[in-house]
Amino acid sequence: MANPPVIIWKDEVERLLRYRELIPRLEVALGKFSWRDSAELIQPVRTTVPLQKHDGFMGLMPAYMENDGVLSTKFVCFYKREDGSTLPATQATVVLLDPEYGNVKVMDGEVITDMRTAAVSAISAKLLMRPGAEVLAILGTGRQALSHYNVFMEMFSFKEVRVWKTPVSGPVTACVSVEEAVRGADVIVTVTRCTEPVLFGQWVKAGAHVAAVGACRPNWRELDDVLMKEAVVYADSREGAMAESGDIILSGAEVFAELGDVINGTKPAHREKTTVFKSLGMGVQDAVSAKLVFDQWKARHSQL
Ligand SMILES: NC(=O)C1=CN([C@@H]2O[C@H](COP(=O)(O)OP(=O)(O)OC[C@H]3O[C@@H](n4cnc5c(N)ncnc54)[C@H](O)[C@@H]3O)[C@@H](O)[C@H]2O)C=CC1
Ligand SMILES: O=C(O)C1=NCCCC1
Repeated sequence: MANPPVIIWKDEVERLLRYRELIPRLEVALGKFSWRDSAELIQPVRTTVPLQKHDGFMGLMPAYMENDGVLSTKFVCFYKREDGSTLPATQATVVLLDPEYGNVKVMDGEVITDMRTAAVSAISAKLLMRPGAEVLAILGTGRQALSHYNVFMEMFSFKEVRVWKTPVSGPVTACVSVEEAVRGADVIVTVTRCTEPVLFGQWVKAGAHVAAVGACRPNWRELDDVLMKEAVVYADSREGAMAESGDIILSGAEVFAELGDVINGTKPAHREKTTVFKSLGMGVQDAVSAKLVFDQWKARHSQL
């Protein structure tokens, strides 16, 4: 049955999406993904189209969860911006489809991208940081830095939060160098647009957990070889990491496990060791976020 398309704008997505509802759904989706059961979940590695003239890429990120009736794709453009550029690194739109009829709901993908990425990093910290972690360092000050700050504050109680280079509003310590921000930190989040290593293993405390979110092309880096080789490396998707992560491909580091493997109990969480979670982003993370937004939207609109 053909239904007219629904459009959900950014301010509404912002009102409807909440970490407390999003995080459990993402954990279930990460676990389902790692079982590799195509009757449950299909999600190919994203297709990227280079936008050479603009120093960027368009990514197409489909996912289908048959038993949950969730079908979606995100269109995301991301750019290799110069430091200091005021233009955003990413722009995104999510299309949620009815799997039976193909009817579409189109929604802003900025808030979904910011929140689901930060939520998955927070899940990685929940699983992999050492007990009693006190100091969080965030490298980067863009949109992802803010969403990571928000969800880490909601989920954990760090004694100190350090930010490089300028502070997010709130009780944080602004640091003038990466070294100052990360020395002694228990958890480090890298959310920069840099394409060369910015975080060096020699500064990272043994046993720290690093959630590495930027550097999503095979020749872009955020972390150096020392850190990549010393750490136990986890990823959201093994295939995604092998295809897209410069930190993994160029360092020759092995992906030990996916977060979903840890959630499923098929691989251990090495909390006692230095760990890196390499985040590339997955279509299924957008799919469950978009479904949550649409379900909330429908519930509100049926009451009007
Ligand atoms: N893994 C995932 O699922 C996702 C990853 N990303 C990536 O996360 C990163 C941050 O994204 P946004 O916060 O949206 O970007 P943004 O443009 O809002 O902020 C980027 C930050 O990086 C800093 N920066 C830029 N060039 C730098 C350099 N050479 N050295 C150090 N810092 C530099 C900027 O000052 C800014 O603080 C990007 O690399 C983006 O591609 C974004 C969305 C999802
Ligand atoms: O998963 C995403 O969304 C993105 N990942 C890497 C960079 C752009 C957006």
